[in-house]
Amino acid sequence: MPDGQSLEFSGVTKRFGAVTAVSDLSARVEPGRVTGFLGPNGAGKTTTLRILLGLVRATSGHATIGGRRYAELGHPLQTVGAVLEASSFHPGRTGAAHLTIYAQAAGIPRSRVDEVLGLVGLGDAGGRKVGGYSLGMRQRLGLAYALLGDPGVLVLDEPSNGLDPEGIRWMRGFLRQLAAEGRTVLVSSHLLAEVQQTVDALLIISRGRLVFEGSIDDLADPTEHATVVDAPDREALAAALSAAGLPYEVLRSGLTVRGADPAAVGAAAAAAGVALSGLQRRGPALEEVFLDLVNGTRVHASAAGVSSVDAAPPATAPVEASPADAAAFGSAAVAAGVTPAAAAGAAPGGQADEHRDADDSREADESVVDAAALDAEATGAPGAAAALGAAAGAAWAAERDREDEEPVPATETAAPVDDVLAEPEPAASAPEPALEPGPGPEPEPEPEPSPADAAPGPDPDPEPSRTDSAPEPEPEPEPAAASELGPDPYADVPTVGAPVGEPVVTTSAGFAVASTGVIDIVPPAPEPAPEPAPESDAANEPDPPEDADPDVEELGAIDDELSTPEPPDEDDDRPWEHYVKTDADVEADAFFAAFDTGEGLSTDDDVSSSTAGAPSAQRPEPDDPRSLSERSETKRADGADDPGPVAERAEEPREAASTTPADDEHEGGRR
Ligand SMILES: Nc1ncnc2c1ncn2[C@@H]1O[C@H](COP(=O)(O)OP(=O)(O)OP(=O)(O)O)[C@@H](O)[C@H]1O
Repeated sequence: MPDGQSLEFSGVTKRFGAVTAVSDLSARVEPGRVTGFLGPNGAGKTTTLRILLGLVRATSGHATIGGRRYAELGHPLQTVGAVLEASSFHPGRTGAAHLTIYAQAAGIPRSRVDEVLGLVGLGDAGGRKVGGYSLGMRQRLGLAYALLGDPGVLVLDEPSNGLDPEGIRWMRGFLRQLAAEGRTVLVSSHLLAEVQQTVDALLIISRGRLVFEGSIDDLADPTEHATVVDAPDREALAAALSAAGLPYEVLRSGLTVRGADPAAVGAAAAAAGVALSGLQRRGPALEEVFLDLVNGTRVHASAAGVSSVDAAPPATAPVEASPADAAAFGSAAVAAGVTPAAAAGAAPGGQADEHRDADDSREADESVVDAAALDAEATGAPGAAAALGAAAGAAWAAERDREDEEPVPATETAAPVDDVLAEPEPAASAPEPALEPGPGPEPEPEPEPSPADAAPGPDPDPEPSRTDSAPEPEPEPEPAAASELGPDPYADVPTVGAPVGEPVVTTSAGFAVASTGVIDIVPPAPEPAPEPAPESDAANEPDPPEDADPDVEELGAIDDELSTPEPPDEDDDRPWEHYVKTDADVEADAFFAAFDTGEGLSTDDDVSSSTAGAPSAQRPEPDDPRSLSERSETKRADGADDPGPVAERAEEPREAASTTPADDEHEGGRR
């Protein structure tokens, strides 16, 4: 069983121009538990995870996995499995083909592909093209990818998005099982209700700052509890509470008495001879606490450096009657001459109706049970629990405001393929014109590069709002050869898919397969596109690495598999050939074509010489120094149709490779 590792964030800050996405974040994530990483949209969750996974360089501070930064991991895919996007797959390829390529790149046996497909419930769908997958199936495929290396650490960004209630329940159980095996499981979400029943620990951030670290039990203020009580004769009950000096509010589910425990409330009812139909302790409304924290109207001690991360065991259903509560209820019920079961049938009094609407929103947190449910609890049945299924429809596509993109060095503008591949299918009725090869439009003159990121100064706006008026656009740097750029500012980004000591797979197109699910395509060299290799052309098949794992299929075998024509669609998904291809699809095709033909494949143990595309990353397109995605951006600027998410979602570059040693600035050269 793989060992879980502690994750540590130490003073992590990340600025994108004027936007501070993450601000001095320090936190720890322990193995053997599921940790929820919560925050509203734009809080900085994804950026934090990207920093952890070496996809984004922190402005200051660092994040480690088992004490090492991602770049220092010897076997990344076997250490950390991560899913940051749900749709990072090529629609024209099968789920199994994707995993096979990733497994190939990481030296993982092919047999593991079927294993993980089975683990995530895609055993029967692995042979289908991803274009025909539902969103939930893509989520599962992402999880399968994360599990490929059997890692001890799982980092999952909003894994429940797109899952139906059954899928959510499955995912919840699956994550808990992984944690029970000793793995570290970090799961981001913007919905507390979505993770409430799954997580043992919580990190909550707002505007890039940590506002809570601890367990769900720590989140709730124990002094904020209330008791919900009801009776067939509500008027009598209300009078009894008033007589006992217990102020109450009338809710749909009964009368709520804040700050009083069920024993006191039950005693007051018993003293007045009022028969009860329900008596329940209600925990604080966690959603309210969560919102208060992220809105800044509540401050928790853990955010001030008092860590309570070790505090509590897994949180269970938020509200359960304690034995004492049940006893109190019992005595009150007996005193009132009714049994819980009999009381359960009592209809709520008319008073409730006038409060029904105003009270609806509270119901989710109340978990009020009636006498029958209380009875069930006494026999061990679980109490009422918030339905995570309610979260199923709550996923929404976060539309990110990327106007403040920081300038991207010209040599690092290759579009992340996972973003490229995530591009939604264009409408068939509006086909995008094929991108003409050769020279593109003239690049617009660009101002001098901003030194802001290279030498971060004082934060001009430590807590910017996403709705702030757009700052002045950052100037684009001049295109420059790598040698002119000086020290690689992203030197701490790993040579993904090329851990030290493992074979490196490269293609002529130049790519890097990240163990984080990211494939970076580097624009191909200006040679003509390779002809499809004749099936019998053994010369085109690369030699397998000498020290290849005998259980790992040879490259040629994989090539054969991948070049075998896809079987006729088992489902109704459109044949790939009928897709209207966007620029992104063309890039993706070029990438995968290298696997089909085998021409682009080579193995190389020498990281420095292969570096997954570093040299070709600097090779210009003929007569156009920009990549396809850059040209797409220009196309949009020119008013062309449908630039696609390449332009919209171009983020900080995910570096294909670095030939320089990992940046040891923070770690003191542990390698
Ligand atoms: N490459 C980038 N360039 C400019 N700003 C960015 C970039 N990436 C993230 N940001 C900004 O950083 C902030 C945090 O974004 P991030 O994606 O980390 O938030 P999040 O918590 O994951 O949000 P969500 O829940 O919506 O996914 C946002 O204001 C976002 O606009």
